[in-house]
Amino acid sequence: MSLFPTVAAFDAALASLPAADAPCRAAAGARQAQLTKPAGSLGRLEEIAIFMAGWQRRARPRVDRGRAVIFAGNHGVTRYGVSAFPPEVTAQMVANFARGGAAINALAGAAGLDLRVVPIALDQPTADFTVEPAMNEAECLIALNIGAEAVEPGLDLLLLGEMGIGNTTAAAALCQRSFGGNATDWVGAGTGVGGHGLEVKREVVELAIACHAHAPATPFETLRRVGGREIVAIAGAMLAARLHHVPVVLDGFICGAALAPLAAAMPSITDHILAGHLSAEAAHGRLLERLCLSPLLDLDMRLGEGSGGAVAAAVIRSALAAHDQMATFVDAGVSAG
Ligand SMILES: Cc1cc2ncn([C@H]3O[C@H](COP(=O)(O)O)[C@@H](O)[C@H]3O)c2cc1C
Ligand SMILES: O=C(O)c1cccnc1
Repeated sequence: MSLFPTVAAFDAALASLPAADAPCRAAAGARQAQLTKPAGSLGRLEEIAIFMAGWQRRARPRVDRGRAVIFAGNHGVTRYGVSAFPPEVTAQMVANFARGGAAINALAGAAGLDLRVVPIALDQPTADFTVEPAMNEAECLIALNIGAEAVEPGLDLLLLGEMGIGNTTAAAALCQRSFGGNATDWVGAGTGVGGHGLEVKREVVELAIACHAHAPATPFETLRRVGGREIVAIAGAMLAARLHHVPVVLDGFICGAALAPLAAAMPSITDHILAGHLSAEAAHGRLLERLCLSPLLDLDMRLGEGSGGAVAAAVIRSALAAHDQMATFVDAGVSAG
């Protein structure tokens, strides 16, 4: 039985989001106050430990079962030349992931995350969303459920990532439909388009917004009309993770854009989510502000695949190591301030 058999089931899940466990958060906060350091001196590492405690419902959270899931999909709008690379690269990179040769293989390994790659109908690019919805309702529901199925209850941490040539264009359209503004606010270089290519990309996004302007502004319709299969799967995985109390770390602009339609309708959807990093993609900072998320890292990365989130997962591990392994003032016989 799929988690989201109907659009109504998806809407209902978004409307009744579980909260973090308050006693576990309080216990983790109390422990942080007793560890041998000046209060607050581990900065965001302390917040991360408390965040993880609340979602894992454990005063001493851990990352024994950490998973990275990379969804891949193809995009009809690549016909306009919106990417610096051809659409074949999506499937070629999926093969590279399988051989272990991509950045995410190395970085997920370094962060101790189990890596799963989920290609979705790569031989069926989404429709050209400047003239019609990218997906029909059934296709969009299938992608949502593929995302949801990648999330097992009991995971300690879920990293979400994507591969899909052309998907920064879909991401920009999702942001604009969710948060307003114009294409200049949301369109960036992606894989490295500039000059005339960038103008074309902006025009494609403006055409998409105009084409769907009269459609209902619901999360499902926005995902279906201007999203892509891998992006919709990320949205489904984020919502499933929330239902299973699995904390999520996000990668860059595209992952954040998958969250945008959900957050525009239900801002508290971001409560179980950490933004792994600030991508060098121009609009990512603006998007994170709208999502009320503050990135853990800023390393000038703009790759995707989950790469920035994987580096952040290593930071999350550090936060939990300090939380779990440090002595308290009493145990160590250190005078408290
Ligand atoms: C070799 C290669 C590996 C990648 N890994 C992630 N992306 C990134 O680039 C794409 C988005 O940029 P655009 O919208 O400009 O196509 C996505 O696949 C994203 O994950 C890659 C792109 C390339 C070329
Ligand atoms: O921020 C990202 O995730 C990103 C930026 C450019 C290209 N691909 C991905």
